[in-house]
Formats: sequence, structure tokens, C-alpha cells
Amino acid sequence: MSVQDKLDSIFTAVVHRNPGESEFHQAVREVLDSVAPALGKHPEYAQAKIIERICEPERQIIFRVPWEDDRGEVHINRGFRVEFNSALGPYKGGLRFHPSVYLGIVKFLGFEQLFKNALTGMPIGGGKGGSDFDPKGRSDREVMRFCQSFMTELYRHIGEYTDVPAGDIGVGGREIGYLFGQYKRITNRYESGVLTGKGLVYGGAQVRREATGYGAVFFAEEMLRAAGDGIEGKRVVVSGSGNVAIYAIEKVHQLGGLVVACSDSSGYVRDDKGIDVAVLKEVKEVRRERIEQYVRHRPGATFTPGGGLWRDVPCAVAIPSATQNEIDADDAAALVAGGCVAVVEGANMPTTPAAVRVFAEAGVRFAPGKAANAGGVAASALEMQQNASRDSWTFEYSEQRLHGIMRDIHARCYATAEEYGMPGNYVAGANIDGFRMVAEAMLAHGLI
Ligand SMILES: NC(=O)C1=CN([C@@H]2O[C@H](COP(=O)(O)OP(=O)(O)OC[C@H]3O[C@@H](n4cnc5c(N)ncnc54)[C@H](O)[C@@H]3O)[C@@H](O)[C@H]2O)C=CC1
Ligand SMILES: O=C(O)CCC(=O)C(=O)O
Repeated sequence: MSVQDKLDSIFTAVVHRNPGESEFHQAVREVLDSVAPALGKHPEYAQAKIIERICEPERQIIFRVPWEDDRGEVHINRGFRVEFNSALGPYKGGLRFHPSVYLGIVKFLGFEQLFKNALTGMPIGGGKGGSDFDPKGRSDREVMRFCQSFMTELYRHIGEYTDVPAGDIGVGGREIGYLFGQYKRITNRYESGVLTGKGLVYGGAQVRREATGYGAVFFAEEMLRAAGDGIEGKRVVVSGSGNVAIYAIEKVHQLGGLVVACSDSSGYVRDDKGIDVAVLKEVKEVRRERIEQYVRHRPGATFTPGGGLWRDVPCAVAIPSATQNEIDADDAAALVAGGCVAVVEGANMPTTPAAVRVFAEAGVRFAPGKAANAGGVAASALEMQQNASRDSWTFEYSEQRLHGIMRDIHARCYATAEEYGMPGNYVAGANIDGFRMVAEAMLAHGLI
């Protein structure tokens, strides 16, 4: 059987074993499509069934989360933690609170995470979790009660050396605080390294909040520089207006680019003078309002309801930072027609496979999320490092470390793509390099 036939049959088995989990299938297919050359060079991987083992999470936990709203009504949500792979270190990855969350989403995110974490070069395995709870429109006290109930089950599965959750969509500093408080209360242990993304006053690290967005822009800068270009003077569109998007916009502006539009799930705002980050933070981080409110403070800015951002606003650089599969083939064609030269995934898997093909055919440089958005989890590993040594670094030093890590990730992806005869193919470079690290560690550990 050829390597490709073998990979096809593994994929068929994954689909069969995980019915209805389309996002997970998509994430697996993308990696399997890249790793054939590495398997050709390393027959020992196939012999030890590394791919088959990588596609099967080490552990999947599903639990009931009952909680009471402010009117005394009882709600039941479902909680998840998928501990995907611990070959490189304790499971590490965020928690997502969003009504769309189900096992297939958590598994796709956990699968992506294990290769991403490998690329950071830090000793962290891959995991992901979350709930179908919707924090939108909930009071702080409701969110607190939900987080306490969620942690009342989750605490027995996590720990500094076991599994270290963090934030993702719908889980930011507020939620991490409530989760940490409940963990501390139940276990009677001040175990700082059990969660990352903590507040600065109780064990959080400088630059963790900014890290995913800043990191994506550092990666963009490296990718453009490798092509003899740069971000300065470029018109940029960033989707989303949450943690990743806000700090991506901030860093683009610091590097001399201009972000002219961003969005949330209700629509997008366009501001040709450049998105005002202070206003955006006030609307989104402080008031937790819909993006439409941005235009109240910015004469000349416009709000458009719905999802037309990628088709309507031309740009040289696109940084999708909202959610999975937000750029389809038609969006990609519109971006190409509008002069887009680079796409950098701030979100996890925001570009559909058909859209990735459109970019490849048009020669658009494309940075996959598992490389480009790895700055967040890398900064989480730096937070764990500071917690373990009871230390706290400055903002400047932490940002320098992040910058160095993103440069290294870029260099590894670039070099691996060259080594395998696919220069400029960052998808192949990231998948092969991340896969090789996990595979080598799994081989070393024996059949477990
Ligand atoms: N927070 C982190 O450190 C990291 C996050 N990511 C990924 O980045 C993406 C964004 O995450 P965060 O900024 O942390 O979440 P967030 O909850 O802070 O912000 C998410 C943003 O995306 C928007 N959004 C969500 N669903 C949408 C939809 N269907 N259509 C349009 N907009 C939508 C929301 O309105 C919000 O503006 C996710 O894909 C996440 O997995 C990746 C690496 C690390
Ligand atoms: O910081 C972390 O542990 C997780 C970040 C995350 O969820 C991601 O990289 O998608």
C-alpha cells in the first residue's frame, strides 16, 4: 500500500470512529495531507502506528454543568475536556464557552493544539475544553456561578503537571479568575500553574493577554520580510474584536500598518482612518457591547450588519481572528481580487480548505493558525515558567521572549518547507515540523 493510500485509509477510519464531527475531520485531513513526505522518510512512524495513535485522544471527558441564573431558574450545560496528547508535556490548551461547542469542535481544537504547542518548542502537550454555555448577555454573577459549577467537576482532571487550561472564545480574564478561585477553594492549594491567562495580581504573566494577537503580527512581519516586503504602510483587515483581534490591531498599528475594519458576530465596522484601539477596548473589553457601538464614538466609521467583511473591504493583509471556517472560497476570491498578498490566521482554522486552495493558486502567502497564533500558548508556557520559579518578568522582557519564539516558529516552518521541497508552503512546514516532534517523543515513550 502506498503512503498516500495508507493515509486515506486512516482518514476513513477516523471519520468512521468519530461520526458527525466535521470540524475534527477537516483538521485531521489537513494534517494527513501534509505529512506523507515525513512518513516516506521515517518508516518507523508507520510501523509504530504513530498517526493512528495521534488521531485518537488520550482521554475525553464530558460532564454535566448545572447552574442557576439570577432569576433562580436552573440551567444545564455540557462541559468538555479532551486531553489529546501528552507526549511533549502536560496537556495544554484553552476553554471555549460558546453555544456552538460540541465534542467535534473541542476535538478539532485539541488536535490543532498539539502540533501548535510542539512548534513553540516549549514542553507542553495538547488539550482543549469548553462548554455550550453562552456568556453573552449574562451578568457577572451568572458567569461566576457557571464557572464555579464547571470547575467543581473539572478540578479533578487538571493540575500543574497534568493538564493546564486557559482561555479561548468566551473565556477571558474574568472567567479564568472565577475558575481559579473555585479550584483554589476546592483543592485548598494555591497552585498558580494550574491555569494560565490569570490576572497580573495573582500569578498572571505580562503579555499573555496581548500574546496571540501580537504573535500573529510578528509572524506576519517575518513572512512578509522573507518575501522582501513588510507590514509598514499596508492596509489590513482583522476579523473579530475579541482578545486576539484587539491585540493584533494594536500591534499592526505599532508596526506602521493600518487596520481599516474589524467585526463581531453581528457585523463589521469600517474605519478608513484606522480602527481606534482605545475605543474598541472600551466597547468590547469594558462595556462588553456589540461592535455597532464603536461608530457612536468615531465619526466617519460605518457599521454593516451581517458577515460580508471579507467580500466588502479590500486589503493587502487579512488576519482572520474570529472563528473557524469564516473565510470560504468566494471570500478568498474577493480578497485576491482586492489585492490581498498575505493571510495570517489569528483564529484556529478560520480558512476553509477550498479558500486555502484559492490563496495558493493566486500566490497569496498563507500562515496557518497552528504557527501564526501560537504566541498565545507560548506566552502561557512562559506564565507556567514564571509560576514554577515564583518569578514575574517585565512587559518588555516578556514581549522580547514572545518575539523570539515567533521568529523561531517562522524559521522552523520556512526551513521545513524548503527541506521537503515545498518552499513557501507554511502549511506543510508547520504540519511536518510539529508532527515530527510529537512523533519522536511518542516513539521514545514506547507503546502507550
Ligand atoms: N485567546 C487566545 O489566546 C487564542 C485564541 N485563538 C483563537 O482565536 C479565535 C478568537 O479567539 P478569542 O479572541 O480568544 O475569543 P474572544 O471571545 O475574545 O473573541 C472572539 C471574537 O470573534 C467573534 N466571533 C465569534 N464567533 C463569530 C462568528 N460566528 N462570526 C463572526 N465573529 C465571530 C466574537 O464576536 C468576538 O469578537 C478563536 O478561533 C480562538 O480559538 C487561537 C490562539 C490563542
Ligand atoms: O494559552 C493556552 O493554553 C491556550 C491557547 C489556545 O487555546 C490556543 O492556542 O488555541
